[in-house]
Amino acid sequence: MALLELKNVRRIYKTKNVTTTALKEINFTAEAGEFISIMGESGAGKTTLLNIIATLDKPTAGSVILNGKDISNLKDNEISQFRRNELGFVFQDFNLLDQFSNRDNIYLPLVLSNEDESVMKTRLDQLKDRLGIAELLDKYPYEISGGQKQRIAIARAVITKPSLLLADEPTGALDSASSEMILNLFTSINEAGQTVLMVTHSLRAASFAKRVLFIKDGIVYHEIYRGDHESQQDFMERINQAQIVLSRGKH
Ligand SMILES: Nc1ncnc2c1ncn2[C@@H]1O[C@H](COP(=O)(O)OP(=O)(O)OP(=O)(O)O)[C@@H](O)[C@H]1O
Repeated sequence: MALLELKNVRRIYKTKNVTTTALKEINFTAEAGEFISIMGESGAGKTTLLNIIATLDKPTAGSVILNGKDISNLKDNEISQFRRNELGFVFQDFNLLDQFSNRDNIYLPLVLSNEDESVMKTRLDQLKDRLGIAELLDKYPYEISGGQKQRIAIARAVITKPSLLLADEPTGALDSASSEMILNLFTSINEAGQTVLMVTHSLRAASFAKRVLFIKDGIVYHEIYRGDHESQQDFMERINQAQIVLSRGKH
């Protein structure tokens, strides 16, 4: 069984005079353990798609099945618990709370699930060296750099051991050295078995994934896989070529 399956997902936004088809008919499946990037031009519907998978938004039609459960039909009172148990989020702007220490920011989702403090501590101990955050835990978000904030946000996202890690432009606000560190972290988290779905505009970021989906005209227009022996540089060049071909097809 696939970890995630989207079937004919459609999302139409209706305002007073305008109807926008953000997603026409999205179909794809993700297996457990995959690292997938989603690319597409501005306005292609990437954030809409991620929000639907994140249960922050509902499709107009179609279904989203995660771990065998149709999440497009969850009741409101089931959604927040489901989100906390199954999903981890990393955003471009980190979304850390300045009034809490970095440690407490990381603990927050477990606190909300009433987890024992000993469990929180053990889980953080397992993560802190791998993420290079041991020295940052007693500081506050406003005392650390963007790259460091993103590492704290990643710790917060994975400490619940989510089935799926969702990232929306996680390197969008970072310089290239910090971006590289974050992308290497995603790679090692993925190699440890975590499934990752990342929206990005960056060719370099996308090339860390094993598979890239291109969204265009409201559908998954194209997808490419990294070859078993393909270098990251060659994969990046193929992503670039695919992007050029897709943008030429524009009306
Ligand atoms: N709340 C909303 N109400 C009406 N239209 C919306 C709303 N949110 C998004 N849209 C429209 O839906 C389409 C897809 O938007 P979305 O933000 O998903 O694109 P995107 O691919 O993430 O773009 P970007 O790369 O610029 O962030 C766009 O045409 C956008 O204007």
